[in-house]
Amino acid sequence: MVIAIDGPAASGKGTLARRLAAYYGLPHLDTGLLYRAVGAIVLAQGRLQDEAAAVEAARTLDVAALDPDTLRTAELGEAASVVAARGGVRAALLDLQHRFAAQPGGAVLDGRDIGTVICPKAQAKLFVTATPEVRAERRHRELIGRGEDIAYAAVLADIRKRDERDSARAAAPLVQADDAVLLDTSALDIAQAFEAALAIVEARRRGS
Ligand SMILES: Nc1ncnc2c1ncn2[C@@H]1O[C@H](COP(=O)(O)OP(=O)(O)OP(=O)(O)O)[C@@H](O)[C@H]1O
Ligand SMILES: Nc1ccn([C@@H]2O[C@H](COP(=O)(O)O)[C@@H](O)[C@H]2O)c(=O)n1
Repeated sequence: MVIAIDGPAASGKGTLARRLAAYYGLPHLDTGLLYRAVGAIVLAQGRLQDEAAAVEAARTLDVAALDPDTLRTAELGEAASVVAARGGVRAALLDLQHRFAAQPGGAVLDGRDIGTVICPKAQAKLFVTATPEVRAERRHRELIGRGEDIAYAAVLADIRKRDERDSARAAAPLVQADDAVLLDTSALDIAQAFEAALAIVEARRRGS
């Protein structure tokens, strides 16, 4: 079974993807890390706005070396969103995502375009969201917990800016797939959100 989970920044899709993957014993790919890694490479080169550099970084990305702890910063979230708007970067990352999704038994992938572009035939599709304020609160708590010195207002501004850029871009914009089920987690804790996500996936598995 392939489970596709999309949604805006800090909506909780990664948390749900990890839990669903553990529940069903499926491999999980957080595709945001791919774009964050490309962003990190071109940022270090001082070439964030250079499309050719970003495409080359995507083409030669060492997926085995991705380090979530160093990639999940506010700065790299913004850099990821810049390089992710480049069609060439997205094209360079297509094949590895397709191969991940095609593993025997299936996989769980989360990102922005999983249900629409990467896995349009996924058996279960969720579009996970929450209000920008709730998402910013959660992300702010997470970043502070990891030692980043950042204000809530800056996190909220970053989330709004990234949502806007991710939704407005021409290449694989953030949009709910027609056959995805919307899950708003604004008023749900993690356990409640997981129960709701599991019910959605189980309904799809049963064909309802
Ligand atoms: N329902 C929830 N209630 C409270 N906190 C939550 C909930 N879901 C997720 N969180 C917390 O919110 C933060 C963001 O969640 P998560 O990383 O899963 O979001 P995401 O959508 O994958 O983010 P990104 O777009 O950056 O990849 C994490 O610290 C996570 O523990
Ligand atoms: N399938 C995807 C996944 C991510 N992006 C872009 O990367 C940025 C960072 O993603 P996070 O999930 O780690 O927050 C995100 O803002 C998108 O611009 C993408 O385009 N497609």
